[in-house]
Formats: sequence, C-alpha cells, structure tokens
Amino acid sequence: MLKTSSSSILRRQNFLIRTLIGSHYNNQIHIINKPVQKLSAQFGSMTTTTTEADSESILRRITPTLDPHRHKGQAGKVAVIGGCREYTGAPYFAAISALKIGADLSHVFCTKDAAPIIKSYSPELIVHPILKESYSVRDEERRSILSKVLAEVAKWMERFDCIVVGPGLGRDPFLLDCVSEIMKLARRSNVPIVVDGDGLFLVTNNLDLVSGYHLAVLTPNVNEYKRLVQKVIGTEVNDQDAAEELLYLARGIGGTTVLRKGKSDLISDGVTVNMVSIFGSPRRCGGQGDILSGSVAVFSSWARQCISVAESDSSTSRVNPMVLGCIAASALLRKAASMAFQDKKRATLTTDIIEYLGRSLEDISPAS
Ligand SMILES: NC(=O)C1=CN([C@@H]2O[C@H](COP(=O)(O)OP(=O)(O)OC[C@H]3O[C@@H](n4cnc5c(N)ncnc54)[C@H](OP(=O)(O)O)[C@@H]3O)[C@@H](O)[C@H]2O)[C@@H](O)CC1
Ligand SMILES: Nc1ncnc2c1ncn2[C@@H]1O[C@H](COP(=O)(O)OP(=O)(O)OP(=O)(O)O)[C@@H](O)[C@H]1O
Ligand SMILES: [Mg+2]
Repeated sequence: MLKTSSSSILRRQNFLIRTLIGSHYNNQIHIINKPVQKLSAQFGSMTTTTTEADSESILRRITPTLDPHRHKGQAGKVAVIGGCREYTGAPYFAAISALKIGADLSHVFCTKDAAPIIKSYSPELIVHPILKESYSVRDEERRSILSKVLAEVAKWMERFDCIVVGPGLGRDPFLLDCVSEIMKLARRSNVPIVVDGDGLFLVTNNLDLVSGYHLAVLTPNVNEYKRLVQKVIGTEVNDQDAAEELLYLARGIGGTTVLRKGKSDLISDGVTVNMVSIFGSPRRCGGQGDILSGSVAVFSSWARQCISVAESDSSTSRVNPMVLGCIAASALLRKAASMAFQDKKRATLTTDIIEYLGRSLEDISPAS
C-alpha cells in the first residue's frame, strides 16, 4: 500500500501521466491502413495505428521520486523464476537489473544447483533454491515435491509487485510443470507476470496460462515470436505488416501485452501498437533480453502505482500500465546499451550495459 504522505507526489505524477497519455494517444500516426489479406480473412479487417512512443517522457513520469517517507519495498519487490544447471547468467541479469533501476528487493527462485552460483554473483539478491529438475526427482516423489515448491512460493507471492518467469529456466518437463502452477498462483493473486525466454516456450504450448490476463507481458525475441505467431495466428511471420500482426497476436491471447524485440521494439495489448526505435547498440551479445525482462517488471509496477492513485478518475482507465512499463524499459535498455557501446565498443557485454542502467536513468529522470 502507498503511504498517505507520499500520495500527493503520486497524484502529481499521475496528473502528468494523464496529460502525457492524452497527447500520446492523440498523436497516433497511421502507418498501416491496409489489412493483411490472410489475417483479415481470418479475423476481420481493421485499421492499425502505431506510434513512436514518447518513451523518455513516459519513463520520467512513471519513475517515482526518492521520497524519504517511503519505506523499503514501496519502490518494488520483484521475483525472477529461472536459473538451472545450464543457465545462471540470465536470472542474475534480470534480477540485478531490477535492483539497479530502483526496485528495493529482488528475489530469484531457481534450482538447487544454480542457487550457490547465482548467490556468488551478487549478495544483493535473495535466492531460493527450491526448483527441481526431473533427474533429481523419483516418479513417486513428484506430487509431494510439487506441493512443497508451491507452498514455498505461496509464502512470498502476495508480497511481489511482479514476477518474471523464464530467464534461464531451461525446459525440463517436471520443472515446467511446477512453474505452470506458480503462474496459476500468481494469476489467482493478481500478481503481474513478465514471461521471457523458456517461459515463452512453456506459455506457447499452454496459452491458457496467460490468455486474457491483462497483467501479463510476453517479451519474445525473433525465435520466440515466430513460435507464438505460428501457434496463435497459424501463419508465418509477416514483417511487411508487423504492427497489424502484433495487434492480432495480442488480441488472440485475450489482450495480454506483447513486446516484440528487434531492431525496433513493438508493443501491443491488442488495442494500440507502440514502437520504440531509439538508437541502441550494434552488439548483439546474449543477455540483453534478460535485462529487458527485469526492467519491464519494475517499470510496469511503477506505472501501476501511479495509475492506482487516481483509479477512480475514468480518464485513466484506458491507460495500460503494462504497455507503459514496456515502453519505459525498452527505452532505458537501448539508452544504456548505446552508452556502454560508446565506452566499450566491440568488447561490450551485458554486464557493461547493466553498469550503465543507473546513468541512463539519471540522464532522463535525475534522482534529485
Ligand atoms: N548467460 C545466460 O545464462 C543466458 C541465458 N539465456 C537463456 O537461454 C535460454 C534460451 O534462450 P535463447 O535466446 O538462446 O533461445 P532461442 O531464442 O530459442 O535461440 C536459440 C538459437 O536461435 C538462434 N537465433 C537467435 N537469434 C536469432 C535470429 N535473430 N535469427 C535467427 N536465429 C536466431 C540462434 O541459433 P544459431 O545462430 O546458433 O543457429 C540461437 O542460439 C533461455 O532460458 C534464456 O533466458 C539467454 O538469455 C542468453 C544469456
Ligand atoms: N537488431 C537490433 N538492433 C538494435 N537493437 C536490437 C536488435 N535486436 C534486438 N535489439 C534490442 O536488444 C534487446 C534484447 O533483444 P534480443 O532480441 O537480443 O533478446 P533475447 O534474444 O531474448 O536476448 P537474450 O540473449 O537475453 O535471451 C531488445 O530490447 C531489443 O530492443
Ligand atoms: Mg531471451
């Protein structure tokens, strides 16, 4: 809950957001006005509008001021569900990025093997070694282990502002069964879910996990997007009509927000399509998507906080905080990647980009 003492600041931020979103929506530019043959034949025709988001303004307005009256936790508590024998970097990148942007607490729920490694990367992260892969579970133990995993996560779930499912999760069937139950629990608890990496593999094969859930965001890369389009729309990806295709995809999943990563990031919740194409980095080192998923978790939580202060005001009801969170996260990552590249050139790595998250945010929304 937000403290009364900080609500005047939040009301002011909310006013600014309403002003911004008003102009943001009024300035939509029609870039697509002819429906794709195949999609329109299947789903009916529609005119798609897309906007280059005023991402820095959105970012500035949803980032909370550093108010001395706020207590630990109010700037965000997030959890990453991911980390297995193969991948320990991805959950670390997502969880540490959330902290570097400004969240107060960042948890990681991972397998027993991955936990000591992730802890050794950073003492800031709260690491729960509770997940298990099939190789370490006997058939007769499955049911009891699944209940134990769920009970452990349930102790924490309602405290989280957002969970990120998938960075470095792997694709072990038993582990994915446990994660499906964790996602159902999050949904029952109204906790937002950002789905990335192997979480998208899980969701693409079980769309009901997110379908119609307005607090979910999917962040597919090229491959993950291709699989989603094939599953939901039943076509191959058509880059000529990218905005319209994304709109159909988001509608096909019942209004879940989708952030399609690429040269430009495209974001849709089935109502609008926004684009973030500010210059980033030409380096395509692995892990940048993981930074993005942790960032979306923080910024969408902040956007929800701002909007909830004046939720009785009907003019805010059409503003989707998950979309705002995606726009802000995409802009910040791109700016940080650009700064890191200026410094490190070909040697730029994901850890370098993470080091620039703070300076990148400071340039847009100074701490004081
Ligand atoms: N340090 C860590 O721990 C990291 C761990 N990570 C974790 O790894 C897990 C799997 O995620 P992912 O991204 O590797 O899986 P996916 O998207 O299936 O790609 C697989 C293959 O597809 C190809 N390919 C890629 N891009 C392409 C393109 N544009 N166009 C065409 N092809 C393209 C390329 O294949 P190649 O070029 O080798 O043939 C690529 O190798 C997931 O849990 C994630 O979180 C990562 O976050 C990174 C940092
Ligand atoms: N061709 C590109 N040019 C500029 N930026 C890009 C390009 N492709 C991706 N990006 C940016 O890099 C970020 C990560 O996208 P990417 O497609 O690398 O995700 P990913 O494959 O999931 O990454 P990860 O290695 O973490 O799994 C996105 O925010 C996107 O804006
Ligand atoms: Mg990825």
